[in-house]
Amino acid sequence: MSDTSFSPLIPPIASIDDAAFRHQVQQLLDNKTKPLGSLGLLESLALRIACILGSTQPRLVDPQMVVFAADHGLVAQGVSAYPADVTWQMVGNFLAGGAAVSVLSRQHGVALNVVDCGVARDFEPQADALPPGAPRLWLRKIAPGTQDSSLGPAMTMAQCEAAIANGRALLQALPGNALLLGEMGIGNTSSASLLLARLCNLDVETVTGAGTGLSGEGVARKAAVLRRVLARHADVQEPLAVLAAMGGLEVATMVGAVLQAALERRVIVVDGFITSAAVLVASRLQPAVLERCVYAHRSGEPGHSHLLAALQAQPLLDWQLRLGEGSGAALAWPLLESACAMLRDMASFASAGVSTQSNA
Ligand SMILES: Cc1cc2ncn([C@H]3O[C@H](COP(=O)(O)O)[C@@H](O)[C@H]3O)c2cc1C
Ligand SMILES: O=C(O)c1cccnc1
Repeated sequence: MSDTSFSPLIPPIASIDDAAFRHQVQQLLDNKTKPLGSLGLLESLALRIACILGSTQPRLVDPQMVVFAADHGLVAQGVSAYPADVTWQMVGNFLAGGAAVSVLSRQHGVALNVVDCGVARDFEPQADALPPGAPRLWLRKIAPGTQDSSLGPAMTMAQCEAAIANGRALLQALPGNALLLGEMGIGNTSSASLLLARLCNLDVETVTGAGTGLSGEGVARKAAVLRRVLARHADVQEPLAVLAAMGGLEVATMVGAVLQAALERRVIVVDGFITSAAVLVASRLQPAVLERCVYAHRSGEPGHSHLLAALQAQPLLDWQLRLGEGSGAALAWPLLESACAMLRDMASFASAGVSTQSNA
């Protein structure tokens, strides 16, 4: 293989931090016709998006919601309130337009993509030509679900790498400059808790929650299972190996998508607990991915607050959402559009002839 055709699985991602550019955008914001800083976090959001897109006139185009779906062998240990078949059934619901993420994406003109990364049951391929705005199904199944991580690794390293490569290739095939992350996989709050506990060295009990709605007793049983999984993989510390041992096929595919989106300087809109866990893994592989992320909300799943703290993330909403799918990312989307419109279209004191005098 020649040097030019060599493409590493994990692409090097350079920092886009540029103090001079940041200063230039901050000056534009400060000169808008409003008291200094009075649009609060909308200004921080505009600054972040401007820096990601490298534009003082940022415009979000062709936003893509991608819902990564897969099943989890660990579900056999009773870690979810719902049966695994719900993963497959919900993918049908996403495509039929009836799920929360379907409704909210449609409302905001965000294209909906659903990826079978490893669902236990199969889907019929879609027709090549779809009606405008119809959700697209991508068949990228690595295996019909992971193995039970309480008994051995969830996936082989080869499967994990293939999933990452799928995520990267998928992003290369999608248009636009914004990626909204979503996921569906019964059992995947367990994977997210395991990744967080191991990569951030946190006690598993503090990062384990009810997921789809376990009782207090159910959560205690889930934490005991997760403790056994962590003990089973006690010597696994390196991020890719942790992902393969305790992650999910949808999480691994998402890691690839996040890396590729970051490489292309797309705005990455992170949803809840599981999507944040994928960003955590990606950031351990390439820390500069974090510069490209916007965090939609703080999930009601207790581990998410620990995860957001580890990522030094300030979420836009705190609405006790605990659904996943990408529902929080879709809900927060208009805030990103408002931030861009404000920076692009608001008049400056000079252009509007408004006095900058302040008696403070
Ligand atoms: C009907 C239904 C729709 C969902 N949409 C997202 N999730 C969410 O719940 C799952 C994770 O929770 P746990 O780890 O407890 O299984 C994921 O599929 C997640 O996206 C759903 C769950 C259900 C039951
Ligand atoms: O925060 C999330 O993403 C979440 C929480 C519970 C269940 N599914 C997803």
